[in-house]
Amino acid sequence: METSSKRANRPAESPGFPPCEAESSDSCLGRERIDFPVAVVLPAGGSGERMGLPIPKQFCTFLDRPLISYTIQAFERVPWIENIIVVVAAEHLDLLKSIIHKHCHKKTKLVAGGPTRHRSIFNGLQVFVENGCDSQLPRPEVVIIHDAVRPFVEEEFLLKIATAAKQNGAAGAIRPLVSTVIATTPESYLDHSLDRARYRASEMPQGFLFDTIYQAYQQCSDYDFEYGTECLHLVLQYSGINAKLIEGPSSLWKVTYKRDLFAAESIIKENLSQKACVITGVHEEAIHLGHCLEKILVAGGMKVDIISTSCGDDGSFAKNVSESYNLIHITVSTACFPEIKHTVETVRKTDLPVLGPVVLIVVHLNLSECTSFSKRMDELVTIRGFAKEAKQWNILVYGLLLNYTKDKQKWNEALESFSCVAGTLIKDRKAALTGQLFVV
Ligand SMILES: Nc1ccn([C@@H]2O[C@H](COP(=O)(O)OP(=O)(O)OP(=O)(O)O)[C@@H](O)[C@H]2O)c(=O)n1
Ligand SMILES: O=P(O)(O)OC[C@@H](O)[C@@H](O)[C@@H](O)CO
Repeated sequence: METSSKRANRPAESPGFPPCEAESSDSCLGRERIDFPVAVVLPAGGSGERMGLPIPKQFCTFLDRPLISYTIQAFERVPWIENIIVVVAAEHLDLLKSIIHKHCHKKTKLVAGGPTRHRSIFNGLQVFVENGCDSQLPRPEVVIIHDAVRPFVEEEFLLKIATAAKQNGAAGAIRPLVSTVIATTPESYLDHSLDRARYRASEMPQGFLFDTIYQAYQQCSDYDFEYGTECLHLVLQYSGINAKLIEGPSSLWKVTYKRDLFAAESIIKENLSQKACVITGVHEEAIHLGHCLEKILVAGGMKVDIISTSCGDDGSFAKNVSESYNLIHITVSTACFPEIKHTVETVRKTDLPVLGPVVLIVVHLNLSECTSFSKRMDELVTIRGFAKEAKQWNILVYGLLLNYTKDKQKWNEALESFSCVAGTLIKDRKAALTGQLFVV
């Protein structure tokens, strides 16, 4: 099934990884160096037995998004990858179609998998071979094969694998072994141990000249199909190609056990929390607060953009908003909702909420000593209804009341507490706390 994104311009940023600095339509890493067609096959037809959950691990969700969607997004954001073949069990084809639709994935084609990983991969490759049907995809020169349960893959490493596959016929990712490999006797005694320095763990992605891997699969034995786990072995055995091995980053690991789900979720949250955009409006005190907040957040490791207006010049405002999953909108008037609504509408026009929940912290800087607390609370608690509406667009809105004081020490303490609350809301992205008003 062909799908296309509802929105043409997907932001470069991905929850899997922040954009590489130079990433844009014409200066991407690979544009200058990949001048041959590349496609991807994502085997996702397994049942995830070792995960021990009722649903296959590739459909487990983080922040309301399935694991497989993060992997697809990691590839679709790479401009020199033309087609992404996702191979799932026949009974999950409809589920995957709904995921692709909900998250506006593009460049994808779905194929039914097989009873083993190798059979699933071969089914994926056959999509490119003449079968006379009108939805024939052009045969790539290089095909990347990547387990769908390895969501953290970056363009830079994909470029290395694709280039090495083009030059050598095959290339694969490797990582140092964490544990020593030993051979056991039939009675489960130690037979011998391998010299760990001489061995590596074979990971994904792997890349191949399409004809090389396809011909290997055409020749491989039923035993290989049933019990094999290594595509690099197939091309060595059946095509005589020695794959080039490239050490990859530790983020290439495969989600296999339940602990891997927790690790993947915390990495996704961390990647979403790296950058914030502070919107101050034009009031002097709000601008000053914005710069104080910027200092504290930057000291805590975040990148921070500050923009002074949320209305008026929509061009730069929209650009800054579309580059961050975390917005801190500072207001000094309780009648600030037209501004806040404008911020939410601007976020909605981007693809960010499709890829991950966007956090919007509405900060009310209370400068007046005289307004009664109850009046202020009435005005501010209206955030609850507003947040409920925004949540349906995957925008998590929180309220934060900050009372200004001339007492320097108390003000600094309030600022520290404010940035701690804002940092926690950004890091945890708890949907259950949306619409709440935090008083600092
Ligand atoms: N018949 C199969 C079996 C596995 N895979 C895919 O191959 C990748 C790596 O396999 P693995 O981690 O073993 O996944 P499962 O087979 O689902 O896990 P388990 O062995 O725990 O059942 C996964 O993306 C998995 O969905 C596949 O496409 N078709
Ligand atoms: O063996 P499993 O089916 O768990 O996963 C497949 C892995 O073996 C494979 O991804 C790498 O070893 C590289 O071939």
